[in-house]
Amino acid sequence: MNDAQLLTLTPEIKDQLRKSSQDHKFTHGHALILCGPTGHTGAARLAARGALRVGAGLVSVATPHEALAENAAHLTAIMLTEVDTPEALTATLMDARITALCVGPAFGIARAGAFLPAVLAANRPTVIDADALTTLASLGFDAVHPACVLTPHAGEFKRLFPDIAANIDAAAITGAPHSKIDATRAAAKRAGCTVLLKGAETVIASADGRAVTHGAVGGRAAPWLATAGAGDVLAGMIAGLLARGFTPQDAAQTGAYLHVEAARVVGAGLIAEDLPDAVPHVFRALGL
Ligand SMILES: NC(=O)C1=CN([C@@H]2O[C@H](COP(=O)(O)OP(=O)(O)OC[C@H]3O[C@@H](n4cnc5c(N)ncnc54)[C@H](OP(=O)(O)O)[C@@H]3O)[C@@H](O)[C@H]2O)[C@@H](O)CC1
Ligand SMILES: Nc1ncnc2c1ncn2[C@@H]1O[C@H](COP(=O)(O)OP(=O)(O)O)[C@@H](O)[C@H]1O
Repeated sequence: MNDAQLLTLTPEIKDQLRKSSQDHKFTHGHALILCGPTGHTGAARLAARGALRVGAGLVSVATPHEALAENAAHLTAIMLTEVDTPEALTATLMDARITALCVGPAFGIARAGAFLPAVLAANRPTVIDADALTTLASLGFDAVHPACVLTPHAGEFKRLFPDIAANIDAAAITGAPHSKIDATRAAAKRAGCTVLLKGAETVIASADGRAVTHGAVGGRAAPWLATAGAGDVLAGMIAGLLARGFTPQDAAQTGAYLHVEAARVVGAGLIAEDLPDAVPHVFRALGL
């Protein structure tokens, strides 16, 4: 079943991206980005900058004590909060003004195993990416809730949904009708939440069967996105949009669209750090 819509930004989504002069920062939510240990903190900062640039009112990096100084040396507008244990995370999340989470970028697989139950128990809109996806592959989907967005690349998708991924490979050989869209839909249904399968063709599907496909090809090609950390920025952008109150499907779709547009603004020579800083140019071009 390949009746997925092609992704465009609707006038309603553009309106939702705007900020009004009546707003204050808490109107646009607070995204909390979980950070890994010393020496592995860059990915969380990339995500945090993505979240702030798409308009989250506040963004904090939740860092282990050992990485406080490392993070502080790099961050200014983005805030820091010390979180060493899952219990400390649960205590931090007593603040209901934290409206979205992002877990996974360079977080560490063992660390993700320890923290994921507390993350999911918070029942907050949450992007689950990178190492947290690898952990989810062994943890299973029981605790995953509908406000989650899973953002696997093809390798992570294979780890999470090996049987569904095998169907795509089989289709390539036998010509059976099982596309990337079918696969993402099946994955979203199984996980019970929104799934965004990354790539030059990105597919976003929800558990209710909605699916949208976004081709960064032809006139919208963005091959320089094939660079380390580009996915971490996307995870942060989606978390920022979730923090602002976008639904999981809309946050994933809008994040994917803005991510490719930001890459197209920068063009050849793009590195992941450039993506968040290109977002204001994209917003200007969109007339926001
Ligand atoms: N600046 C930073 O701090 C950065 C930190 N990072 C952090 O590093 C951690 C590891 O994340 P990761 O994604 O690099 O590695 P991993 O989870 O082992 O999977 C890779 C394997 O999967 C496969 N594969 C298949 N299709 C694929 C595809 N489309 N895209 C990619 N891979 C694909 C492929 O296997 P192959 O197909 O070659 O057999 C490949 O060997 C994670 O925490 C992440 O956040 C990075 O984000 C970089 C910037
Ligand atoms: N050739 C390409 N054309 C368009 N987008 C791409 C291409 N290669 C990668 N991307 C995008 O770049 C991002 C890479 O994410 P990921 O593989 O998770 O990298 P990382 O883990 O290094 O951040 C994804 O959003 C993916 O859709």
